[in-house]
Parts: sequence; structure tokens; C-alpha cells
Amino acid sequence: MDQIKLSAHSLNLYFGEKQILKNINIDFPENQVTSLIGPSGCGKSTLLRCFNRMHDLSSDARIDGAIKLEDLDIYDKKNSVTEIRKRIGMVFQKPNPLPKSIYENMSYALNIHQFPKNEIPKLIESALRESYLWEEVKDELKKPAVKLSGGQQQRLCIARTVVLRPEVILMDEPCSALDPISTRKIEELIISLKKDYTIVIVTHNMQQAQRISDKVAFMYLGELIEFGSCQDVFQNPQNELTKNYVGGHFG
Ligand SMILES: Nc1ncnc2c1ncn2[C@@H]1O[C@H](COP(=O)(O)OP(=O)(O)OP(=O)(O)O)[C@@H](O)[C@H]1O
Repeated sequence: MDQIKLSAHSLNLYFGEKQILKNINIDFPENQVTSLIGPSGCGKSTLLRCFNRMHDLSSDARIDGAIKLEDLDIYDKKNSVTEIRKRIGMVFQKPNPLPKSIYENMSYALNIHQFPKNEIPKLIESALRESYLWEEVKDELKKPAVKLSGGQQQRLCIARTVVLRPEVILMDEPCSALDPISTRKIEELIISLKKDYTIVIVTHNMQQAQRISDKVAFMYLGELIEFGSCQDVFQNPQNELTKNYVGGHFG
């Protein structure tokens, strides 16, 4: 039986009058990669952003239902967003390093969370190793992060998330700005990270979803249409819409 790490229960989201997410119920198993797939505009990124309260600052967003990290209610006002984002990290579509050195990119959140100063170098090395970047940057940690290649910048953004030891990592099309070789490296990285983290990723790339996912969720017009093992969703979809989408008939 899968151990459930993160879950949404009867989740609805509205932007103004418009309902974007419709009664989403989903369980993300621990130490697995789950891909959210579906045609453009179906609500994948909007759903992903619900999991670490990224809509909090959007005045026209209204959410009802519940999201739980194990037993923790993510939307319970007494839980701080900073603490939730430490436990549920996020990596965005475009690599977005701070305009600072590689080292400062890594130390920034550790300082905010008041990790002991003497532990910081070790934590940084370990997260950079875990993110397949250490060997490439160990001699130039003072270099501006923006001077790294796009793929290296994205691995740095992953390392910067990993350094806080989150439980869940959310990724919103993390390879869409990258070339095929950098994309492959990130895919290998995602597969290796799942032994320590639960990963939820939005992807448009069906080959990528098949290469990296344990579970796949297919969404359409704000609804979760089908959720199952990667093999089942791609080889034996139950719903006609899923069948057409994974068969490349629309999207
Ligand atoms: N801040 C916002 N205010 C109003 N509507 C929004 C906002 N953000 C997204 N939407 C709308 O919500 C719907 C879902 O968008 P979302 O970005 O989640 O889809 P998606 O499946 O991730 O699409 P894509 O694959 O193109 O990135 C779209 O109709 C979009 O226009």
C-alpha cells in the first residue's frame, strides 16, 4: 500500500466568478513522482500552486476544500506559509536564481530559517552533490549564478530547494526552457531525488511523463479525469478523454 504524503480533498478554486478547479480529490504517494498532465489551460499549474499556498497573494483567488501534508492542514491560518514552504518546496518553469553568487543562492534560505552558521557549508555541499551540480561548481562558488548555463541554473534552483530538506518538491514544467541534454540530466535528477522526497511535476511532454512518473494525473477543464500508475494511464486509460489525450489526438 502506498503511504500518502500530500492530498487534496474536495478542492475548488475560483478566480473571481470563474471556477478553475472543480472538486479535485487526489492522493500523492510518498517517495514517488506524480505527473500532472492535460491540455493547456486545464488547471495543472493552478492546482500545483495550491499545494504551497502560492495563491495567497492573489486577491481574486478563492479556495475551498482541504489540502493536507500528512495530517497538517495547509490552509489552517495558524500554520505559517514560510514553514509550509520549507516543507513543500517549489521549482519553477524558468530557472530563477537570485542575482547573487552560487553560494549565496544556496545560503539564502538557510539563513532565513536560522540554520546554525557552522553547518551551512556542509549542507550546501551536500545539496549541490545531491543535485548533480557540485563537481561543476565546487571551484567557483563565488561566481554569479546567472552566469551558469540554463540547465545548471535549474539544477541550482533544485539544489536550493533540496537544501532545506523539504518533504515535497513541486515542479512546474522545470525543463521547458532547457535543451534535450539538460532536460535528460534533470529527469535523471528527479528520479534520484524521489528516494528522499515526494515529487509532483507539471509537464506537457508525454515522453517525459512516461520516463519519470510513477503515477500520472490527467486533468481536463479543471477536473481530475483519471489518476493511476504511469503504465495504466498511458497503456490502458479508462476514460475516453484520457485515451484521446495520451494518444495525441488533442492538447
Ligand atoms: N491569476 C489568474 N487570474 C485569473 N485566471 C487565471 C489566473 N491564473 C490562471 N488563470 C486561468 O486559469 C486557467 C488554468 O490555468 P493554468 O495555468 O492552471 O493551466 P495549465 O493547465 O497549467 O496550462 P498550461 O499548460 O498552458 O500552463 C486558465 O483558464 C487561466 O487563464
